[in-house]
Amino acid sequence: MGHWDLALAITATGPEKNATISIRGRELLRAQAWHGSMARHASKSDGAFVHPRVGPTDFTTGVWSERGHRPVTLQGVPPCDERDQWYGLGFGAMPTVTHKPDAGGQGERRKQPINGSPYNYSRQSPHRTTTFPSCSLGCPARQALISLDTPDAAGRGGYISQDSRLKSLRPPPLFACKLRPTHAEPRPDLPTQSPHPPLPRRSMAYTSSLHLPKHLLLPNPRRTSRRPSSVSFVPAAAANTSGGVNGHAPEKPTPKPNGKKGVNGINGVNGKKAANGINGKKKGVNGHVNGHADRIHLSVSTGGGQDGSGLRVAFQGAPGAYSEFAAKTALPGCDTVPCRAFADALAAVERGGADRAILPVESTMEGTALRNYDLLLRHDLVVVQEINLFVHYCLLAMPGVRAAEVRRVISHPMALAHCGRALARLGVDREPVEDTAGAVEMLRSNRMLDTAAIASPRAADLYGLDVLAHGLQDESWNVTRFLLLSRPPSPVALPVDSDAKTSMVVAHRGGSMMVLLKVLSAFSSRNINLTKLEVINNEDGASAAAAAGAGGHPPVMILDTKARGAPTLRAFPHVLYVDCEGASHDPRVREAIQEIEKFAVFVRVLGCYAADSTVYDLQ
Ligand SMILES: O=C(O)C(=O)Cc1ccccc1
Repeated sequence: MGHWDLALAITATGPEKNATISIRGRELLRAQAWHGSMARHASKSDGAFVHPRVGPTDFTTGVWSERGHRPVTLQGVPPCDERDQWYGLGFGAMPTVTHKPDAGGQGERRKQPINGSPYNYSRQSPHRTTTFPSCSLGCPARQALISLDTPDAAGRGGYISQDSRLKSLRPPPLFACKLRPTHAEPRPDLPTQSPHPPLPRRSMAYTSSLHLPKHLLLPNPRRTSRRPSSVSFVPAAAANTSGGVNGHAPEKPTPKPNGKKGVNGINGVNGKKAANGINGKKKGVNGHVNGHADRIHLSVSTGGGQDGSGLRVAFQGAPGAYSEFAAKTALPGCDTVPCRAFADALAAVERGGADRAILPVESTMEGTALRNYDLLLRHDLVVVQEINLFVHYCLLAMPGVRAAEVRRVISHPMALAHCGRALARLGVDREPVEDTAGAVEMLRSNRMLDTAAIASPRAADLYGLDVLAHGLQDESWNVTRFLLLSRPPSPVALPVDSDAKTSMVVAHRGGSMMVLLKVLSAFSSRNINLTKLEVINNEDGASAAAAAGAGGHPPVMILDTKARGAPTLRAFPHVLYVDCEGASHDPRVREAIQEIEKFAVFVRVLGCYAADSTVYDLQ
């Protein structure tokens, strides 16, 4: 077996059988996966060290060699009790370095704290090793961790790993390290030609914001039984009723009910907080949720009130779209402005037609929404808030239409993708339209009787459609992360010591794993966690057109907002999307960025905002 340059281990804590992981880029050529019981492992090395080379006697080992960026799928991992089963995955530029027979042996391992954490152990190694702790794999049921292993002259390298179970006092980042399908190219399961008459073009005549009837704004809290224990999960109604939410109003920390933490050391959620909650329970919003003891007090200086009143938030879609709910969750008092396309929403903010835009950028089921991320990079806007929304899909049809009569289903491409298996079972055609609520509105205004739409239960109420099926998504845990964007300078002021995140994009020359290693090292050496890392290696600009035809990707276009003269759009084939913990003006983060700037071609900080791992539920 050879030597891995970069290893990633994922602790699987959920009951799902398969994990699909893909990586875009040519530098990461091979993946190896293994899985085994953490309990069994623990008896060998106290549970804090995971090493694939311990050998097949200890672990069920499978190797998947993939070239290109096809997904690596771990099949048939048996269902497991919470926190018992783990997967490991290594990516590496193989096989330049050969592995000495005993290089990874147990005998060479030595407990050695890394980065001051008692939970990191490293095999003694003459070369510099770097730990990049605790990332998650787009799904809160799976916490991931990355270890770096820089080869020494003799070609030996040791894995460092960290058991993310032990990092229990903070919530695991929800969306990180997106080694998931990205679908920059058209998905094969979405038809290119429809046997149905073309869908009517929808006119965007909506002028007003979300004015839902009261009963729609006060949904029942979700059942809690299937929720992963490591994230807080808050019905949006709580957000809507709490007055100051999401850090937009000062809130006094409230002691936990019995002084105990929940599973994973995370504070109890779902109603164990301060007053004003629903169902007679206490409010679970932003008090001490997920171990975020003090909410950050954001000061909004663009004329908006504490709850966003007076602010116009542009979103893509018709009233009732998920994005609109996300906007209302972020800023309950805002006025929402429907736009035909995400690009229109962003342009509206740039031109002053709106104060904020809301953009879905990733989901637990699909990973990064690259098109939207690309949009973000093309505009001179800053990220000011993140919002995680649980997305529950329903199949909606005109009143009286039965499921058996449905021949075609229309919705936002992301919704169609998230419900792929259910739609295949139904044997219906799928057609993407601009947004979920727009699909519903289209059904109603055109009285389509052979077509159903995938949208939220609220959209059904709003437009008076029947719900044929609930929970259509292929995975029960389906969370979308939205970013709230503003014109620079950021209207949000964060204290240095606040629970913040900084998002950035790093462009580099490519051709080697070293840049990735150096970027990780810049953060790791300062004890800064990353909550997202996406590696994009696209074709160079000159061959972009040809490459696109051959399944390649055009370079990433990034607006250089600091270019001399005027902001300039620049093309970069090799890009990293990075979110780190900490405020951009935190000296550690600032130094890490300065270090990266020394070897990167280009770095742009996209924004600094309050870290919020709360998952809001709109059902
Ligand atoms: O179409 C919508 O309603 C949107 O807001 C976009 C979207 C679609 C699916 C999940 C999350 C956001």
